[in-house]
Amino acid sequence: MDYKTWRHAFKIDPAKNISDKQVEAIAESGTDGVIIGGSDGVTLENVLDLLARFRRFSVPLALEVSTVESVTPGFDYYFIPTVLNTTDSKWLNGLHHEALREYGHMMNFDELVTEGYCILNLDCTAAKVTGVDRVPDEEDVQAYARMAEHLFTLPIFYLEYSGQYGDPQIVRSAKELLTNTRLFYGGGIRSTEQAKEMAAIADTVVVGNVVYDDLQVALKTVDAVKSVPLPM
Ligand SMILES: CC(C)=CCC/C(C)=C/CC/C(C)=C/CC/C(C)=C/CC/C(C)=C/CC/C(C)=C/CC/C(C)=C/COP(=O)(O)OP(=O)(O)O
Ligand SMILES: O=P(O)(O)OC[C@@H](O)CO
Ligand SMILES: [Mg+2]
Repeated sequence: MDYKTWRHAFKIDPAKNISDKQVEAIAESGTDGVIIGGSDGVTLENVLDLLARFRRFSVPLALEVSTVESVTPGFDYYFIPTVLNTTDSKWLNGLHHEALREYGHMMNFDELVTEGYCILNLDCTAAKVTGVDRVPDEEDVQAYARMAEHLFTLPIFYLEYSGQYGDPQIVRSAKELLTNTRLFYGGGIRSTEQAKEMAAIADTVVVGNVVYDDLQVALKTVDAVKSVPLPM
């Protein structure tokens, strides 16, 4: 299934342990896609391990690239984050430039999908890694949404609250400005009510950490998200 139609996705962290039973439950949950990615501790070895274990199932798989060294063939998509609200150009275009210099000649650009990240939780690993030290306000978020859609024509604008449930009003004000760019929401979903609330606003709802803390709740978010009509 094309990532542009995904309503629900699980994000699975290569740096965390997961059993075969849990992998099966996630892959067979009815989710639209599984994103393999994390902001630290990602290695080729732990990515290959998850790729092999999820590839036994038909669920679409995306590798969200956080280090070039951990990229391997075999995924349906390669999601490439660029952090729009960092002040350190390394995370905006620096690592990307290095990767393209080295491997650009052998990349299949049809498989790459760039995600414009806007990080809103300063306590999450992604914020610490990329030096995001100021929470963007609503007007900042709107500016980044316009940047994603109109300046950079990015396929995905990702509001990243990782570990913290977001502010629906902020998510809504970004969504209202997007037409061609898809809005991914991720962060702190720990109930079907929260999953439904964000599904009514964002195109795609990403569920991560609760998989490790309470798999049964995580699995219930799939139907919760899909029961909500696609936002206009
Ligand atoms: C074989 C084949 C297909 C070849 C393709 C060739 C190739 C090398 C392609 C790569 C192309 C390319 C341009 C790569 C750029 C590489 C790169 C390193 C970009 C930087 C990515 C980036 C900005 C990372 C920063 C952190 C970040 C935003 C990560 C996203 C994931 C995320 C936020 C996870 C959630 O974090 P988590 O760890 O779960 O957080 P908690 O622990 O707090 O929960
Ligand atoms: O882990 P949680 O808080 O669910 O966030 C999901 C995802 O956006 C992380 O990148
Ligand atoms: Mg996580």
